[in-house]
Amino acid sequence: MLCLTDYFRYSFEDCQATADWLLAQTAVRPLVGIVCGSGLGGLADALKDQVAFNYKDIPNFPQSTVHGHAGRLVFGTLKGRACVCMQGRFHLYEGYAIQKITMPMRIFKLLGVETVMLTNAAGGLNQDYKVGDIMIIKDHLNMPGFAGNNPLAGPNDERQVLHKEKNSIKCEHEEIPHSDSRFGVRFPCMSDAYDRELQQLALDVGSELGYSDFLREGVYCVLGGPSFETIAECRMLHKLGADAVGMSTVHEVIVARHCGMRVFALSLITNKAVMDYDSEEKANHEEVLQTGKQRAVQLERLVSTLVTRLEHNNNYA
Ligand SMILES: O=P(O)(O)O[C@@H]1C[C@H](O)[C@@H](CO)O1
Ligand code: HPA
Repeated sequence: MLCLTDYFRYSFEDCQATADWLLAQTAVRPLVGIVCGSGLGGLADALKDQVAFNYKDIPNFPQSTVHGHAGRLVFGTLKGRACVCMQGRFHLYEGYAIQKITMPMRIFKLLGVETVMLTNAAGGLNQDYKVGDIMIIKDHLNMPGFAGNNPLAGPNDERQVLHKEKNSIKCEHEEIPHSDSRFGVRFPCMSDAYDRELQQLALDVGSELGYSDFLREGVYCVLGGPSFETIAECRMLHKLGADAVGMSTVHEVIVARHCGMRVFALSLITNKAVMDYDSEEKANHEEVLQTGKQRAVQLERLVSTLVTRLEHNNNYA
């Protein structure tokens, strides 16, 4: 019997067709996949030798509908390292099914990406945070997930993929190929969702670049949006342990981890979440985009330096 999520999901073959189409159009073979958050699309412009596709021209791809999300998939190199960059992402509040907004992560995987770097704009709940701070995400609270809206809900494609060269188990007389389900296991672990080595590397790189004063580590909480939070909601999320609140990223992280990619994620604190009934402040998208512009250079430098370090470290290559 078909369930509702079947109608929104992309099969392995759908994803493979999209990845094959892209691979046929470009010689770039990216090991790093980057997702640009609201107003942070400038990161994609930093790529050299670009081959770019509008989402509307890519078979099966959803379309960006939000101001500040250009809707282009850009292949190129960042300091010599082959990357693919989503200049614009998809959100639940655009009306897309959760399986649809996360489909690009599976395309990344099929393109050969091993490390995913995600950025987003977020409201600061932690009272020590300032607008313009960059938070390295160390963990998340998945609010839509608590209500059952998880991108992995629905049938898991259990057909086996045999990896003949990679991860094969060596026996005395023969080599047994390691097998995996198509994208990943039914019940993936999320306690190690955000790669700890990459978090440390980002702290080190941030310190070298002189960014320590505005570099933070914290917990990101995703909500469905598009309405911003009430004061009571912000207070509750803060009490629950969230340092920043936003409307994206977590679903992508879950799908990226499900298919075995390493994940690193950053939030730019674009506004302070309103926690006080006496406050005159009101969250708004224009402020989010404006803060993105103001911190664009540092964010770009942090990500591109990190990407370079991946290349130089055999653990990550
Ligand atoms: O794509 P991200 O998470 O960066 O976008 C945030 C959340 C909303 O889409 C928007 C609100 O201003 O920015
Ligand atoms: O305050 C916020 N709340 C939710 N999402 C956001 N994205 C940027 N700022 C915010």
